[in-house]
Amino acid sequence: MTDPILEVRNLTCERGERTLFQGLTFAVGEGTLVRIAGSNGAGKTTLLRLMTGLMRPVEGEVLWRGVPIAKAAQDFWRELCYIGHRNGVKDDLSVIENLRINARIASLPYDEEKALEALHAVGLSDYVDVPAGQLSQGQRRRVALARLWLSRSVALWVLDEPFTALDVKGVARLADLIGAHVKEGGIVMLVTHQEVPVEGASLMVVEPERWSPLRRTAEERALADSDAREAENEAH
Ligand SMILES: Nc1ncnc2c1ncn2[C@@H]1O[C@H](COP(=O)(O)OP(=O)(O)OP(=O)(O)O)[C@@H](O)[C@H]1O
Repeated sequence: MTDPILEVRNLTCERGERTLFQGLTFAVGEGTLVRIAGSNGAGKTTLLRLMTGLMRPVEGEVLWRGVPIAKAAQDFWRELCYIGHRNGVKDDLSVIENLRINARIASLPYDEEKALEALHAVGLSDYVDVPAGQLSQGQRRRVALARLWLSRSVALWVLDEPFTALDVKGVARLADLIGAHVKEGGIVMLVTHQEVPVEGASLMVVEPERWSPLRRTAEERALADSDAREAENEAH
């Protein structure tokens, strides 16, 4: 692996009464696709939110280019494109206005022609001036994802289930874009329940469940069981 750009150190997260994971640690170099995998409720979205600084861990830290993200603040956010479940799409703005305002918020240069190309890529050419509130869920998702076509210069993409609500063509186009971003040295971290159809990328899989204290207890129990069996065998 190249030198890590993104590091997760000893992360512990609690939600409600539960410790979702503890001691979660991994490091990511440039040009890597990181898939966060696991069952419903395992803490995948929570991990993404910790990675973006939207949530704080109970213990541990996330470092971007060697600096804790809370400290790096603007320097980190400038290099981050986060698309969560809620999409961040404004209903009262048209499709193209959504792209314009997102570029401004992300301090990205805005180019109308590129924005139209992005909308073409996500199959929304016929909806440029339609208020986002009049779109279907899948179309709203596409408005959010169109931001990615305008974020090629942004190093880190954090995406929560980006393929959900896309049709086959949409999935293929997005997978190509993600593949291109990773090949250019970007880092894409995403939650998905499916295999990521991206070829030739350096792939890392992170499963928050592996760091769950409940799972450890189960492993410890299995160990204790095998110790008990050995002791029983010796006794006979
Ligand atoms: N606002 C909240 N307050 C308390 N607990 C929460 C909150 N949001 C989520 N949780 C709990 O945290 C756990 C992890 O939720 P999270 O959304 O990170 O899981 P996930 O792995 O992304 O699940 P899914 O695959 O279903 O989207 C769940 O068990 C959930 O009950």
